[in-house]
Amino acid sequence: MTAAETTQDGSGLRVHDLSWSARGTVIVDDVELTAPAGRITGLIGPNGSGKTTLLRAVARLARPDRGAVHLDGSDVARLRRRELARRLAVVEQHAGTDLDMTALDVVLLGRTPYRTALQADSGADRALALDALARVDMAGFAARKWSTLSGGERQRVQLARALTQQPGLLVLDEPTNHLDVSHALSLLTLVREAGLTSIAALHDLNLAAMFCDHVVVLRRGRAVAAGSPHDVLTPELLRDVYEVDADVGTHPRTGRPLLTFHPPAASQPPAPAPSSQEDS
Ligand SMILES: Nc1ncnc2c1ncn2[C@@H]1O[C@H](COP(=O)(O)OP(=O)(O)OP(=O)(O)O)[C@@H](O)[C@H]1O
Repeated sequence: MTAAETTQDGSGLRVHDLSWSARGTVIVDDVELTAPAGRITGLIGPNGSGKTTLLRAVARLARPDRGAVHLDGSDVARLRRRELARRLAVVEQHAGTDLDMTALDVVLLGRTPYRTALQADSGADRALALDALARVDMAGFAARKWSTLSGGERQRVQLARALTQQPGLLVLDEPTNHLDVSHALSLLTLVREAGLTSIAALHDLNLAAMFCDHVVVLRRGRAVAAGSPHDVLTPELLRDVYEVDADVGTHPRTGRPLLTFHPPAASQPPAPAPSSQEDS
């Protein structure tokens, strides 16, 4: 099933002709994309291609010059703040670091759209937050000060906060950039299992191949390709967009594309010397 087919009923995320510019320079240029409901869409592209800016415009953190964003049929620009916060959660690349809050307090921020300013967190809110902390493998960190957490721990707490928000759409900007391989795999598995409509900017193309159902490629602010990982992650596209040579095989267990990159010929590292029993 293609992305267009899954969103014909208006479900999922649809971005129409979205543009954003800064001081006369166009950063996001007439982007049209769909993110199918309940699936992970990967947003890929070289540094500076506009991924963060596009995600910020989708989440209404940046006001586009023109264009529209529809989530499950609703125009995001017309939603009230509280309604938006119930329907859309964002995990940004650089979350604030000077908060004098515990990890649990940060996760409980996800419940803010569901209570009034004077209402305290309920037992149910705390249970949801503690469960989310456990799901991101941070159960033992509930009482830890946010400022003492490592980059990867913060990233996982931010995902727990986003899940506690119980949104329809999860917007993730480089969610794995601080994570070791094990936590990167488990975080994206968790996002997949959450079954939410998700859009994630990813630099690791093998993670995109492994976890995304739909991939959109940005280059200089324009969406230049979109489709399944098999359709999009071809040696030709990688050469064209990233200027790298790569072999694309098939992962023996997942059947997903498996990318192997080649350094430029001039900078090929020497092959490691074979180890010899006689040396020891
Ligand atoms: N407020 C701004 N004023 C001027 N230029 C900006 C502004 N915000 C972003 N840019 C520029 O827009 C381009 C796209 O930035 P953006 O952060 O969206 O790219 P990205 O694809 O997320 O990059 P990366 O992969 O390096 O994180 C960059 O060249 C950046 O310098």
